[in-house]
Amino acid sequence: MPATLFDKVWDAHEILRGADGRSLLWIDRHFVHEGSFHAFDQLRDRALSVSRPDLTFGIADHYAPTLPGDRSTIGDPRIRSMVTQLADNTGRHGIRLFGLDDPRQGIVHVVGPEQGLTLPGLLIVCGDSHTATHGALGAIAFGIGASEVAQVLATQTVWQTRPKRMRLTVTGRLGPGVTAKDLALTWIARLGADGARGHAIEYAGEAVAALSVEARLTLCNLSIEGGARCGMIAPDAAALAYLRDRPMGPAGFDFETAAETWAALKTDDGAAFDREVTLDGATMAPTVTWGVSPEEALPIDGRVPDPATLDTAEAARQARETLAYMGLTPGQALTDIAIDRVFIGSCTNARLEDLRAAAAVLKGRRSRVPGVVSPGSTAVKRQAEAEGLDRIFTEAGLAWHDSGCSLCVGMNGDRVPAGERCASTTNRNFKGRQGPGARTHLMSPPMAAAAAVAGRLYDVRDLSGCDL
Ligand SMILES: CC(C)[C@H](C(=O)O)[C@@H](O)C(=O)O
Ligand code: SF4
Repeated sequence: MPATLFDKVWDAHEILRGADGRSLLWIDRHFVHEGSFHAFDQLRDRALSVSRPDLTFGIADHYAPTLPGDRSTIGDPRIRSMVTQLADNTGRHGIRLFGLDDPRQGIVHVVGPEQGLTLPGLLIVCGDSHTATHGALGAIAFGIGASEVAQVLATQTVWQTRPKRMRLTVTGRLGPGVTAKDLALTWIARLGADGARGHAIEYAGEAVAALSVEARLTLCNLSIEGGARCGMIAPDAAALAYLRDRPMGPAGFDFETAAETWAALKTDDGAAFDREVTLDGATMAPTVTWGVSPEEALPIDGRVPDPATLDTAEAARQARETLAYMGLTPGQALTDIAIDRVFIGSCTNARLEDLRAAAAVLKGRRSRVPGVVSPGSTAVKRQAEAEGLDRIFTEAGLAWHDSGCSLCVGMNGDRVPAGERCASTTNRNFKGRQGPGARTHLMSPPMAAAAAVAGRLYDVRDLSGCDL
């Protein structure tokens, strides 16, 4: 029977199916970050050991100080204890750690693919909702809760409900200045923040096939913001080229053998999906969020909604509340929204291509607002410096930081001050996400760079001399 990519990978990992229909799954890779301490505490309380330390990888990211020079002396004792707890827990159980001084350190969802730990056909979990990122290489990857992290640590398996299958086909080609981030914000705006709830998405179609692997990682990263359990893309020639010669991936004969099996990892003709959605990539535009959910996104030439024109009283009340939090007026043109700062970073949009795209816009220009650029990994940082991207950012007036989650979530102490407005390449614009009272507008790296130059939300396609 024809099968989907998702079914092939799921079935290969199903150890048994319970009476309630749930599956016990084998886990190939388990990433843990500082937030996994709850699970390690559970293990300690029950005197359990880690079943497969060799398949578990610790990475310091959420609490990693990113101000250069800050790593050796973390001033805040709470933050220091989060970082040392991860080192203690991984050390005690013989788990490899990419700690603050390791050249492989970075944000977990950047590091996995970069190091070659994320491979087609694997089942990957992490106690983190953006684990779907890894699906860009044809893996099933999803976030799990603290007690599930403990279960995986102890048994290398986890019980899961099988999601429904949804194919999101994007026809046509994205235009100049339109990126994977815009594609993601567009589909989430159309379908809603819970539009894909209960589903595993397979992204397909001409526009997806034309994306670079790094752009596919961005697209899959945002799957959860549309409610999906995970997102995946069948590995193709671009994926194989990306996977070759990764530091911790298969090499030589092993790679060639693996590549042969990866070739079968695609949805068979005639395989059934529970849901099919088709969008036209050619009609998509650079897109920004105006509200406090990723679904509250519009093309950059749009206007902030006017609550008075909404269908129901409840929708109007909610919109008024959102506009009040965001400090916006009904019907305001998006390009009239002045910003106070910019953040280029996060597991969504801080890979090398993202930094290159932002730098291409900022080259020879000045940012009107302060801002931070935090590379997705220490390896990305080194490579960006070798290419001179750091100088483009600093000459534009932005700060060049070390790698970590930083202003995406503010756990390491990096914050947007209350009431300030930030153009951000991250994936969540919830109230207070970048700091209490902070206002976040999500967008792509070139759009964030254009906003920095203009001092307001701006269509990067209107900036002269940009090679998009
Ligand atoms: C803190 C962490 C568990 C959280 C997540 O689950 O995604 C964070 O990474 C986020 O992006 O909100
Ligand atoms: S960069 Fe942001 S979204 Fe990604 S793992 Fe860190 S906090 Fe979560």
